[in-house]
Amino acid sequence: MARRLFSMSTELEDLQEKRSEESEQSSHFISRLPHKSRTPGPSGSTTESRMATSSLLARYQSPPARIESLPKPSRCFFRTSRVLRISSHYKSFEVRDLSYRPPGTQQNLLNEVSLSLPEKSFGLIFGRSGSGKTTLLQILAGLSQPTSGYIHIQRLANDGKPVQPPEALSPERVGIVFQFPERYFLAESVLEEVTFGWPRRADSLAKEKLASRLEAAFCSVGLKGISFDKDPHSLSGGFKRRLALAIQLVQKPDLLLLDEPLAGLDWKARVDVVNLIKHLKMELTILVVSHDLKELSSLVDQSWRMEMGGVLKEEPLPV
Ligand SMILES: Nc1ncnc2c1ncn2[C@@H]1O[C@H](COP(=O)(O)OP(=O)(O)OP(=O)(O)O)[C@@H](O)[C@H]1O
Repeated sequence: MARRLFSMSTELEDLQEKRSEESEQSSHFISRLPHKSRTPGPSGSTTESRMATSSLLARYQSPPARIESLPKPSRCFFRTSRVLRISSHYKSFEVRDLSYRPPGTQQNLLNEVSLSLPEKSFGLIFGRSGSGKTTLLQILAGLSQPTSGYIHIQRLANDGKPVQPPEALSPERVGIVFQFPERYFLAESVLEEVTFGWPRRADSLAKEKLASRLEAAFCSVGLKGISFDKDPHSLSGGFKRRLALAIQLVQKPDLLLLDEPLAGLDWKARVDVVNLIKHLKMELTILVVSHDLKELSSLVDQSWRMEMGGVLKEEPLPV
C-alpha cells in the first residue's frame, strides 16, 4: 500500500497545485465568515460558521486534525502493540490557570482552568452546553490564544516529580477532531481530503514518509483497503468519522482532542467509535468533550466538569 501511495506522488503534486488555488478560495471563504472574536448570537448559525472557520484554520495553520464507525480496528495498528516501556520518566500535559476572553468582549469564557493528563491516558470533560468546553479544546489546539495561563508538557519521574522545566506544547503536536467533522470535508475524493494541507513540493523522502504515515493511520482506524477515489461524502457516518480521525493521525499527534466524537452516529457506529478510541488510547493521550458519559465511561482515566462561566473542576463521572 505504501508503494502504491508513493507512486501517486505525481498525481498528488498536481492535486496540490489545485489545492493552492483552492487555498486562496478557502482563505476568501474564511475572510467571509464571521470573525472568531465576534460575539455569537444564540442561534446555531454563527456557531456553525465559527466551527467551519476553526476547522479550516486547523487544516491550514497546523497539520490537519479530526473522526468515525467501523469494523473492528485492524490489527495493523498504528505503531503496533503496546511496547514495554523501560523508562523512569513519563510525560504529562499540563494546563495551568488558563483564562480566555475573546477580543472585544467583556467576559471571560474560561476562568483559570487547570488540568493535567498523563500520556496515554483518556480524559473526559463534561458539563452544560455553553459552559466553554469546545472553547478550551480550540485553545489547546492552538486555534485561539489564551488571555493568560500556560499549556505545557512536563516530564515527570515515576514518583511524579518534574525532571526538567516544562516545555510549551506546540500546536503541531496536537490533533483535533471537531464535532460533526464530516460537515467540513472539502474534497471530492478520499485522497484529496486526506492530503489537504500537505507540503506542495515535498521531496521524495518526505513523500515516502507521509505515505507510510498515511498507511499506518488508515490501518489504525480500519480504513485499509478503502478506495482513494471514493467521494468522502458518500461514506457511511462511521467511516466519515474514521477518515476525519485518520487525517489527524497522519501527523502523529501526541495529544488528540475529540469534540463530541459520538454525536449524530447510530448505535452501531457509536460502539465502533468507542472501540476505536479504546485502541488509540494505547498509543495516544486523548482528551474528549462529550455528553455521552455512559458510553465512554469504561475508557475514562480522569474527568472534569466544566461549570457555567468556564470554571473546570475535577469530578468523577455522575453515576
Ligand atoms: N469567539 C467567541 N466570542 C464570543 N463568544 C464565544 C466565542 N466562542 C464561543 N463563545 C461563546 O462561549 C460560550 C461557550 O461556547 P462553547 O462552544 O465553548 O461551549 P460548550 O460547552 O462546548 O457547549 P456545547 O456543549 O453546546 O458544545 C457560548 O455561549 C458561545 O457562544
